[in-house]
Amino acid sequence: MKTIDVVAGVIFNGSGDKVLLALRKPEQHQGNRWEFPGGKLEAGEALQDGLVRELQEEIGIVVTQCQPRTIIEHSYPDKQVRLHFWDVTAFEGEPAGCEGQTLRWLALAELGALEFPEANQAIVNELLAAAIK
Ligand SMILES: Nc1nc2c([nH]c(=O)n2[C@@H]2O[C@H](COP(=O)(O)OP(=O)(O)OP(=O)(O)O)[C@@H](O)[C@H]2O)c(=O)[nH]1
Ligand SMILES: [Mg+2]
Repeated sequence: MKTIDVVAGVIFNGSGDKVLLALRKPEQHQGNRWEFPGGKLEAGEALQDGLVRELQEEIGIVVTQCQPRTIIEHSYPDKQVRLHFWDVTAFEGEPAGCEGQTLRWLALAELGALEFPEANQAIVNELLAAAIK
């Protein structure tokens, strides 16, 4: 199976204690679960360019500061993904669900109560651990 490269943003608020999540539509892959906004990298596209493009398209923000956080590879029964997670620590504009998706700012400590795609378990645990420091 071909691995799909995906780039997604862990978007922090100004004080760094909340992140912005989007609810995947029921009909999407891993539907009705919370995701870090992002999407598929285009052929030949640099990771940072893909991140900036996806966050502009999906939530209407312009990323002004970001750093790579972690890469997670995961095999779902129907597809294989390589998720490139980037921290987004500054952006311009007010986030909006440009594709009709629900957005929510959640405190790091609240992430444990939500349903995420299976592949996100390690990154969610990492963010939860950061919440109790
Ligand atoms: N954006 C995003 N995708 C994730 C996460 N975790 C995870 O397993 N995925 C998977 O990675 C893939 C990303 O695809 P996507 O649906 O966001 O892609 P896209 O925005 O380009 O959408 P499109 O294919 O509808 O145009 C999906 O298979 C999704 O289930 C996550 O935290 N954020
Ligand atoms: Mg997407």
